[in-house]
Amino acid sequence: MEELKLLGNWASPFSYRVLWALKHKGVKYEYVEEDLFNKSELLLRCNPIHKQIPVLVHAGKPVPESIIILEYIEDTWPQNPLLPLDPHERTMARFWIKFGEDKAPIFYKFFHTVGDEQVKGTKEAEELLKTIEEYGLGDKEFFGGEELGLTDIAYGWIACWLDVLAEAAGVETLGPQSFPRLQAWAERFKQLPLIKDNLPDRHKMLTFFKSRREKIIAPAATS
Ligand SMILES: N[C@@H](CCC(=O)N[C@@H](CS)C(=O)NCC(=O)O)C(=O)O
Repeated sequence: MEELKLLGNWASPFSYRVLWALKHKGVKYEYVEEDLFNKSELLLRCNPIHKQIPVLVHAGKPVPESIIILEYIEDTWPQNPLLPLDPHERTMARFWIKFGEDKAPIFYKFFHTVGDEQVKGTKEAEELLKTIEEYGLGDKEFFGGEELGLTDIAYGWIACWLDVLAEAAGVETLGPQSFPRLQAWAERFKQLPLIKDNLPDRHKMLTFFKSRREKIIAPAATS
C-alpha cells in the first residue's frame, strides 16, 4: 500500500476537514501531530510556501491547503463520493466552498479584535452566516441535499468550532444558534458518527483558544 500521512494539529478545524474526508472514504492513513511552535523538518519541506498544516503526503508527494486536499481525496478515492455527479450541483458545491474560503478573514475578525472593532467583526460574521443559511443551505438537510458532502465538511468548523471561538472571545451570541436552519444543520452534522467520534475535547479547545486570544489581544490591551 502507498504511504499516506496527514500532518495535522489537534486544535485545527482545517486538519479535521481532511481527517473527516479520509475516514468517510475509509482510507487508512498515518496521523502525524505537528507542534506549530516548533515545526518539523517534514512540514517545512512539504509546505515550504505557507509552512502550515494540514498537509497530506501521498506516496511521498505533498498536497497542502485543506480545500485542495479535499479535492485531491475526492479525485483519488472516488468511493463514497463527497461531490455530486451533476455538473451544476458539483460546481455550486465548489462555489460555496470558495465563498467560505474567500470570506474567512471576515469570519475570524471577531477573534482577533476588541471593543468596537470586535462588535463590527461580530456583525459581519453574522451577516455571512445569514447569507450561508439563506442562499447556501436553504431548506436542505445538508448543503448538497440529503447526504453529507464536501461543502458540509468545509463548513464543519461553523458547527464544531465557532461556538468555542466565540466563547473564548466573549461573544457567546455569535454562532449558528441565531439561525434556525443553520442550527438544525449544525446539530445534524455533529450527530453523524463520523463527526461525533472525531472531534477534539471541547474543554481542551476552549482553554487553548482562550490562551490564543489573550496572546493575540495583549498588544491592543496594553497600548
Ligand atoms: N488555508 C489553510 C489554513 C491552514 C492554517 O491556518 N493552519 C494553521 C493551523 S489552524 C497553521 O498551520 N498555523 C501555523 C502557522 O501559520 O505558522 C488551509 O485551509 O489549509
